[in-house]
Amino acid sequence: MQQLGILLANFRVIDLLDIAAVAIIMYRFLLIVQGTRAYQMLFGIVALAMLWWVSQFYELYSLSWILQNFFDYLFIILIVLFQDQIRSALVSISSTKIIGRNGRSKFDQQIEEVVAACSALSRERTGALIVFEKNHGLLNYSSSGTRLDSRIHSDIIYSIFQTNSPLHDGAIIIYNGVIQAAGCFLPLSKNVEIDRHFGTRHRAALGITEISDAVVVTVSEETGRINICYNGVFHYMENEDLLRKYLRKFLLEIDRVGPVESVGRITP
Ligand SMILES: Nc1ncnc2c1ncn2[C@@H]1O[C@H](COP(=O)(O)OP(=O)(O)OP(=O)(O)O)[C@@H](O)[C@H]1O
Repeated sequence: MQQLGILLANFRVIDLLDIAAVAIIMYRFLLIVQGTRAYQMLFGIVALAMLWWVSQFYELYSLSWILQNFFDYLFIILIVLFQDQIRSALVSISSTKIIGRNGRSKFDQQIEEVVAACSALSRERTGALIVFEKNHGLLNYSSSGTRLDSRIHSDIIYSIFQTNSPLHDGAIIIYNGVIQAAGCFLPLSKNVEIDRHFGTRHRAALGITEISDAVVVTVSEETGRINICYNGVFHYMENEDLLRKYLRKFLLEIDRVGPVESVGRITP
């Protein structure tokens, strides 16, 4: 109690700012690593830390010595393990949230290309799965496909999903204004409440939006229907205009659209 009093007496406003800065950095880092392999590595490190604590408590000298040495170099180990995430975090600091006029028109351009591609694919009943990565890193999923680093153009997206294309199976992942990869394998939703008419394409769309903040567009091969899946909910896009508006809503977080038919509200 006395210690708490001393702590409070010495507490300065600058300390509050210090704590807030660390909290923001930690939060941004967790957002970026969530849904990636790095997240599992983070759990691994926490498990090792617990083991270290146990080894100290029960005086297991050898184990404790090994783990002590491991944790002495933790800072360097973290940089090596999370280099991709640290890189994306640094990039996202420079391009953070303040999406100005330029950023918006760039996004609008991407949206127009995706809308045009989806409309053509829908007319021809060609299936498609398009993922827009947002804050949650999807590196482990884009690395499951073929790396493209290609500009976003409706013709390119259209060609990828043609059944005779070697990349048509799986999803394309768009991030940072480029098609990062095609033919990516996404995690399937394990939710048993999903409409049983939904096949694996839609389950994959649902799966990725349950574990990340990605915005996913699906074109059904069977019906030609276009849906947007976001936060584990499908929204039926009846026409191009709605698709455009909803992509703007979820990607730019501009809310100028009214309610739309949600297909199968699924909460993880
Ligand atoms: N885990 C996955 N990750 C990415 N894409 C997948 C995954 N599973 C299936 N797909 C894609 O979905 C296609 C199969 O779709 P399927 O017909 O099973 O699903 P669906 O939801 O009924 O879609 P559709 O209405 O287009 O038929 C595969 O050819 C593949 O391109």
